[in-house]
Amino acid sequence: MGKLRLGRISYTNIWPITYFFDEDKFKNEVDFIPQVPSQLNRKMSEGKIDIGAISSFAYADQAGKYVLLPNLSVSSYGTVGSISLFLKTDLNDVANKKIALTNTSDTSVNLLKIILEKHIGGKPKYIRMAPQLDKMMEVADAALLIGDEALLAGKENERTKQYQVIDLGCEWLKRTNHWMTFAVYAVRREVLSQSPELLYKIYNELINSKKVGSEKLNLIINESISRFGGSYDFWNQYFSGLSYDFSTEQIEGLKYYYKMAVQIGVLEKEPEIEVVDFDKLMLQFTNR
Ligand SMILES: C=C(O[C@@H]1C=C(C(=O)O)C=C[C@H]1O)C(=O)O
Repeated sequence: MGKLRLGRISYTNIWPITYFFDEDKFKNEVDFIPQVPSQLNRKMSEGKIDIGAISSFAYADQAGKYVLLPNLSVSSYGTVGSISLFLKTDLNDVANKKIALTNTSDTSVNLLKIILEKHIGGKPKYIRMAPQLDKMMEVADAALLIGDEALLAGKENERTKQYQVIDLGCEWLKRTNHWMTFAVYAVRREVLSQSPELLYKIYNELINSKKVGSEKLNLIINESISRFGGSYDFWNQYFSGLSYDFSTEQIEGLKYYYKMAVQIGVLEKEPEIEVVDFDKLMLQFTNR
């Protein structure tokens, strides 16, 4: 087998997992592919990426093809800060109007559909667009942005107060009392048998990078300030509002999201949440 191809979300939200990942250690074995989530999802489904972060929706959509890596996700219990619906009027009103959806997301796009269609009973028209708030608002009554585009547009909107803003993590918590998992780490099933040792090495590096990331969050915050501006408190609050774990409560929230996604018809069937058991995998590997 050639090099493994590892996808990395090109948004700041993932830095607490990836910032201290030592790519040099893997330069002969791994190609790194930074992309927005929807591109990662597509490339993984086309077999052009083997492992990495994808939208949690994409895992369900490709049911059975991938297995999840333990203890890694991008999740929140309430406010996310970067999954934002900008609105010209209030939520109940736009629920039957026209909504522009960023073409970089798959999880949040369907989360918004669940909230609008299932919880509010609306039936809006959707249009998928590049994430440019001005252009989106020229043709729609509300616009969904995620990641850095949501952060930057949010910052600008703080100044202009042009639109109402709804944080979808907050809205989801209010309506369901659940956690929401936006991204998961997945691996194509065949990699488990083809490259178990390399997979384990990558996994350990990710877990180590996440540990150092939480210990040295100040360095990640400083890098965010120098790239995007904003205050230390702003970034500290942003990263502290995100959870990078994948335990019982995140999994429960995700299962509920999948259930709702099936109910509104955007997902065919609720997937089984299958997580790699590295102890078992390494035992099989050393025994063969
Ligand atoms: C928290 C975020 O979650 C992201 C949202 C995703 C989606 O909607 O498909 C995918 C990956 C996550 O990185 C964000 O983009 O700000």
